[in-house]
Amino acid sequence: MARFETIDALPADSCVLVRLDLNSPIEDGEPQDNERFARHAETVRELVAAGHRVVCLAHQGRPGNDDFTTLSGHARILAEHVGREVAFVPDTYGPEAIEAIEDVEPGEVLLLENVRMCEGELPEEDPETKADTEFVRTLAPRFDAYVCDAYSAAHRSHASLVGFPLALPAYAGRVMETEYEANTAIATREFDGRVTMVVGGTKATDVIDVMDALGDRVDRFLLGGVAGELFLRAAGHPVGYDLEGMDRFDDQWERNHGTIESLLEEYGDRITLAVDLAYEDAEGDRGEVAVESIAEKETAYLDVGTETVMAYEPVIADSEAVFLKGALGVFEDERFAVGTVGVLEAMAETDCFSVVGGGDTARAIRLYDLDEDDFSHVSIAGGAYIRALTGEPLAAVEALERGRPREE
Ligand SMILES: Nc1ncnc2c1ncn2[C@@H]1O[C@H](COP(=O)(O)OP(=O)(O)O)[C@@H](O)[C@H]1O
Ligand SMILES: O=C(OP(=O)(O)O)[C@H](O)COP(=O)(O)O
Repeated sequence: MARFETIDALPADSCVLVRLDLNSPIEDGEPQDNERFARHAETVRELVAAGHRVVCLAHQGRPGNDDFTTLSGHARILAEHVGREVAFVPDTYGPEAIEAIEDVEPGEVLLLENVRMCEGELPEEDPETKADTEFVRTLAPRFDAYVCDAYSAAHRSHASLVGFPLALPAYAGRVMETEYEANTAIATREFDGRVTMVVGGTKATDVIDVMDALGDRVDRFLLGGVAGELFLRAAGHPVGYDLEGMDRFDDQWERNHGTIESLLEEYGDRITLAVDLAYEDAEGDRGEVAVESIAEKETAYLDVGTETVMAYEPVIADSEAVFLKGALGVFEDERFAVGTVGVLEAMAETDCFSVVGGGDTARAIRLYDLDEDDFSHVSIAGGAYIRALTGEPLAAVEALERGRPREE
């Protein structure tokens, strides 16, 4: 159990500073609606219903990147999810922001400007340094309490995540609370039966980190995605072909093949690789090929094949706990969603403890009309999910524990 306090303990009629993670894909300059808004809206709604004054802080992108932009569009989307007005002020701790904060009435919501536009938020530093920034010293006295709901950014030691908990009584919001409980389970909980990890996605290092940290606690790793193809290559199969203009495989192979080969050797009896793969044939349809019959590296494979899904299903059905990290194929294209959807359906059908996470993977659940309630937990976190799975501490969670309000 976490050693932080939750919003259940928030004193009545508080003026609260709430850190959300609304970091979203940006298209044509506009944030795209996604699960993060829906989840955080639940925390905001609850705070509003309790009559608190709610001021939200969040980030978008990083300075220098294309997706670094204002949060005015985020306020509109958040308002739709909360079901009430969310005011926006294009300032974080200057006079305009302070005035807007002072105007917030009980039950009202205000979103401040992208916190990464404000000096002091970046870079990552220790909590004491962050608590001593002008940003935190200016804003904290305006509030009664700080609520951290930004689990998916909790691995960052930034001022809005680790500074405020030292300056104000700190509480976890509902997203923080539920993500923490579910994602920490594999690192801390003992399961009676088989623990299975389905690992895919695009980043070999995520898979390597998970295997390094959990190799002894996981009974079976089922592989797919780009990472799975890199393991197939280590097993001697000529797969992992980069389409022109793409650099998904060769670069990662160069940097990681030594580690992948030794993981395969060390945990080989626990690792199950795809037996067939899918590709786009000359007519633009889905074609499938047995891995054993691939003789040359000349085709880009975009999904695991049907035989592979059939081999993975009974392993999942027979597990006590299943954790999914990353997609098994390019599920955004329906032709190559068979692996990801097949595994998700197998997880949904069992009564086991099931957690889905990793960047974009949660999106597949909505895209293919699966029911989120059929899973124990669907994480909206990427990097923080991986760190939690591997037992690495999260800076913002540690800060929440330190900032827990004490009995007088
Ligand atoms: N064989 C593949 N080739 C190219 N992309 C793939 C392949 N398999 C999975 N992907 C991509 O991986 C992405 C899923 O990654 P995600 O679940 O966010 O994990 P990660 O954080 O590792 O990228 C999807 O967008 C999907 O299109
Ligand atoms: O989207 C996020 O992380 P994720 O891409 O690992 O899910 C968080 O908002 C952290 O953002 P950052 O990786 O720019 O610090």
